[in-house]
Amino acid sequence: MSEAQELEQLRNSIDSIDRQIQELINQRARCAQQVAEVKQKYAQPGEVVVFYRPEREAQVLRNVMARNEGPLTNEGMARLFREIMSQCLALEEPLNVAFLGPEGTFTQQAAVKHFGHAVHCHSQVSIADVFREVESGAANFGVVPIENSTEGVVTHTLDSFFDSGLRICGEVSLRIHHHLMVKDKDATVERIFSHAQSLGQCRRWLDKHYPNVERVAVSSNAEAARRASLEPGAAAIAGEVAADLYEMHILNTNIEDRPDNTTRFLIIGKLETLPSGDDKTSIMVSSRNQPGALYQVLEPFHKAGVSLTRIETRPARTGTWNYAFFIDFEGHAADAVIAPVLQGLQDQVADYKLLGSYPKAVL
Ligand SMILES: C=C(O[C@@H]1C=C(C(=O)O)C=C[C@H]1O)C(=O)O
Repeated sequence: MSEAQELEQLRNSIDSIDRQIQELINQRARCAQQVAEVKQKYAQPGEVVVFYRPEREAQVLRNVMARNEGPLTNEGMARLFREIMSQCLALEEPLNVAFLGPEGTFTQQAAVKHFGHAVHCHSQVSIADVFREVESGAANFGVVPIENSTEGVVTHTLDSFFDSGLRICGEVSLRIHHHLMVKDKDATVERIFSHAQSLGQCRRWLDKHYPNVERVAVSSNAEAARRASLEPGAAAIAGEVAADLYEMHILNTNIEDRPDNTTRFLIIGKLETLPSGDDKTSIMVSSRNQPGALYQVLEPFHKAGVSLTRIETRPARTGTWNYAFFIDFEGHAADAVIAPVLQGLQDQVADYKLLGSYPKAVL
C-alpha cells in the first residue's frame, strides 16, 4: 500500500468512528433531556426544579478519569466530557454565570473550566457585584477568586461572606501563567500595569529584569492589558486570553516567580450541594474572645479525625479585636463523622455559618 492509500484507510476509520461518537453524544443528550422531564414531572407545585447538579458532574468526571486507559490523558479526556456535559445541561437549562471581569481575566477562564463553554458568562466589575448578581437571581452562579498559592487569600471575597447568605457550591483550581506583553515590541517599556496580586506573583522576576520601571496596580490583568494596548511605553502582566483579546505582543512568557503558581476560585450560588463522595466544607465561626478560643474550635475536628485544609483569620465585624475564623476541611456537612462536630461547634461559638459543602475540584 502507498502512503496515500494507508492515510485514506485511516481517515475512513476516523470518519466512521466520528459518526458513531456523534450519534452516541446525541443519545446522551436525549437522556439528559429526559432527566429534565422526570425532574419536572415529580416536582411539587411551585417548586423550583434544579437541573444543574455539581456533585453528579464531579462524579461523572471522576469516573471518566478512573476508567481512562489512554492514549489520551485523564485530564484531556475529562475536559472533553466537561464540554459534553456542558452542552447537555444547556439543553435542560442554560445557566447564567457572573464572574469577576472584565473579559479576559483568569476568573473568566476559571468559569469556563468549571462549567464548560455552553453557559452564558457575564462580566462584573467587582467581587461585590458578583455576589449581588447571584443574590438577586440575575445569575444562577458566580465565580470569584479566593486564594493564590504565592500571594495568599483574597480578603475581599472572604469578607463578602459576612453579609451574604450565598453558599459555596464548588471550587476551581487554575494554574496561573503570567506573560509580559506590549503593543509595540520595539518601544521602550516605561511602565508596567497589572493587578496587585500579579505584580506580587512576579516580584522577583520584575526586580531582576525591570528594576527601575514603574509598576502600576490596576483593577485586573485584563484591564492592565487594555491600558497597555492604548498607552505608548506601557507593558502589562496578564494571561494569554487577555493578550489575545487586546492583540498584544508577548515579550516574555511564564514570568511568575513560582512555577506552581495556582489560584483557587469559588463557585457561589443558592444551591445546596449533595455529597459527591469526595467533598470539602467551608465554615465561618467567631468565638468569644477568651484564652484557648481557637483551640476549642479546632479540638473537635482533631478528635473526629477530620483533616483541616485551611484556616484564615479575619477581623470580625462585631467589636474591636474580635476575630472570625474561616475554616476549610475535608468531608461533607451531611457526613456521619462531620455532622456531630458541626452541631457541637454551633453550641459553643458566638457565631457560626456553614458556607457550603462542595465537591473537591476534579480538573
Ligand atoms: C443529567 C443531569 O443533569 C445535569 C447534566 C449532567 C450530565 O450531562 O451528565 C449531569 C448533572 C447535571 O448537571 C442529571 O441530573 O443527572
